[in-house]
Amino acid sequence: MSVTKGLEGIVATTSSISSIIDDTLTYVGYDIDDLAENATFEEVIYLLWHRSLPNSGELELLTKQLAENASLPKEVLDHFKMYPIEKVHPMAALRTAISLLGLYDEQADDMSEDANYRKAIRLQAQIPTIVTAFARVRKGLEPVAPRTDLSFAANFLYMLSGKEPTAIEEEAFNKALVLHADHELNASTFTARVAVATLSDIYSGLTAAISALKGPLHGGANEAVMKMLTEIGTVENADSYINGKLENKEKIMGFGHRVYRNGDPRAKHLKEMSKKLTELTGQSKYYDMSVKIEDLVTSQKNLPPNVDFYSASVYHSLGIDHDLFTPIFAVSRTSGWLAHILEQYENNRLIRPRAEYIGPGMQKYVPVEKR
Ligand SMILES: CC(=O)SCCNC(=O)CCNC(=O)[C@H](O)C(C)(C)COP(=O)(O)OP(=O)(O)OC[C@H]1O[C@@H](n2cnc3c(N)ncnc32)[C@H](O)[C@@H]1OP(=O)(O)O
Ligand SMILES: O=C([O-])CC(=O)C(=O)O
Repeated sequence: MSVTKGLEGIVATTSSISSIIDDTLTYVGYDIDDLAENATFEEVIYLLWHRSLPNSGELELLTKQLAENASLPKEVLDHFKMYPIEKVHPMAALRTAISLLGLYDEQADDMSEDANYRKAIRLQAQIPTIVTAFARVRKGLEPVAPRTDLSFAANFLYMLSGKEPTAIEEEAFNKALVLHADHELNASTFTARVAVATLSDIYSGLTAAISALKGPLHGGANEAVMKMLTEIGTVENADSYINGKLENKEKIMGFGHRVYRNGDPRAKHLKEMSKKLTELTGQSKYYDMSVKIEDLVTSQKNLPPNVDFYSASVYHSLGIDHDLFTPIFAVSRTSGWLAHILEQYENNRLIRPRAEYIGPGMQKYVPVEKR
């Protein structure tokens, strides 16, 4: 047996959802640069789930279905109040809430294609409500009910703050959602596919995916980037902070990637937004610090920033609490997870690799009193 640590380079499935070839990311053949500039997140959800862009009727129907399904069962909202709410990380709360939602869905174990599609709509619609309601309840605020007349992006920001976002805030958030929606067989998507390849239900797949996204080597990196920016504090401090970390062989969050070698194509869009939004909100120091860090890490380690690096200053300048950055990633990636879960069900085979055993050789059982 030969072992490929971290499954690097192993092709584990075929998929028609997204691809990364020669550092170019496409969703169903559409370049991410094209989608980031032009598409709404609702269009991207449809694209990932149906493998074609919607016509206006199809888009209208999906938008309506998402709006109509955004409310949560009262039991899920009440449950938040039972958590040790000041201490709970919102990703842990989200992981639990998605699992809990499954308990209130009578179709949770209905594996028909129609029922699974209806569940996908419900989950995509409800996840922003969960994240924003939790964010408010923990501050002693009432959740804000979703509105049917706002876009997915605007509705999220509205439910979070209680205020309608400005056009530029909505545009930036929509772009961030589009950029995070899918990414081939990343760790959380692979996790979702492994879970549902046992023919377990969608809620189990999504709960597993959220668990995998939470870690700082994956989605959790965006919050870790913000922690680093906060610790550095000023552009002048960046040199010594970064050099100190690199000398200690510590990783710089938001840099490096398993698949991209010459840079993550999503990062430039987030960098541009970070510049615009930090200037607009009088917080340019976060952009300037980020650029300085990028210069240091690329020149010394030849590691370009990934999607998580500039998304941190983008979300910060939208006034979002730092521990909500990874849940926001999950809100967007749910569209990709669900596409992959449905694709896995369509052409399923149990996912079960092997391990090379490196433990002791054959041993003989010895009764406890003789050990
Ligand atoms: C949405 C996303 O998930 S994007 C990724 C988000 N994660 C991060 O930003 C965390 C920081 N980055 C990393 O930890 C890694 O680059 C990963 C996890 C993204 C990719 O990891 P891998 O492909 O397994 O690379 P691995 O961790 O083995 O690193 C290879 C080498 O590059 C170095 N390296 C990789 N990333 C970094 C980094 N961010 N800072 C400093 N050095 C790094 C490693 O120390 C290692 O060096 P060595 O060969 O001298 O030991
Ligand atoms: O693909 C990966 O390994 C991680 C990543 O960038 C993502 O999930 O967006």
